[in-house]
Amino acid sequence: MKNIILIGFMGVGKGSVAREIVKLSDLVALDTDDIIESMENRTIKKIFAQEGEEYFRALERKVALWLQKEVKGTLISTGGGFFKVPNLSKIGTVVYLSAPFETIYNRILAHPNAEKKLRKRPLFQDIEKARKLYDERSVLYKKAADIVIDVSDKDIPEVAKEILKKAK
Ligand SMILES: Nc1ncnc2c1ncn2[C@@H]1O[C@H](COP(=O)(O)OP(=O)(O)OP(=O)(O)O)[C@@H](O)[C@H]1O
Ligand SMILES: O=C(O)C1=C[C@@H](O)[C@@H](O)[C@H](O)C1
Repeated sequence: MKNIILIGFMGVGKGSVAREIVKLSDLVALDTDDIIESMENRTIKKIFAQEGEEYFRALERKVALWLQKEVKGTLISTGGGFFKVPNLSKIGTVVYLSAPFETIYNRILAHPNAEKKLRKRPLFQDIEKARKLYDERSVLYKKAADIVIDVSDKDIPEVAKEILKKAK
């Protein structure tokens, strides 16, 4: 079976939806940010601060090649910039979770640990820069996707069920 790979902006719900899909199905999930943190034994925040963004992007490309070669039948959630790896479409069916910037930002703020959640995302430190990145990427996410799911008016179980229906 093909992998299902979730792409989308930081905080759109890739991790939450992946955990729900695991509950509802026999799929096992991997997350590219988690793989990189465990490979490096340090947080993404530290990797960005100590090595810079390009070093992190090279790790994403390395993980992408490994996923293509070694991983089958798995639900893969990704970091917000992972969709730029050259072999994305060869990893599996690409599902883009889409929502307006304000919806994403408000959902993060609504989380009890909002400040911590924002702090660990180096590219979400300045809201205007994050908004610009969102605007630049929205069209690119769409182009990279096999399936687009608008998550703005759906709860997490609804999104998970829709993905299982459309991508499995
Ligand atoms: N469909 C939804 N409805 C309401 N809240 C949601 C929905 N999806 C996610 N959330 C909430 O939005 C916040 C961000 O979700 P999550 O951490 O899963 O995003 P993410 O895409 O994995 O982010 P990142 O890739 O930056 O780690 C969480 O507080 C989560 O509970
Ligand atoms: O949108 C991005 O480019 C990023 C999102 C996070 O998930 C991490 O992968 C990292 O902070 C970069």
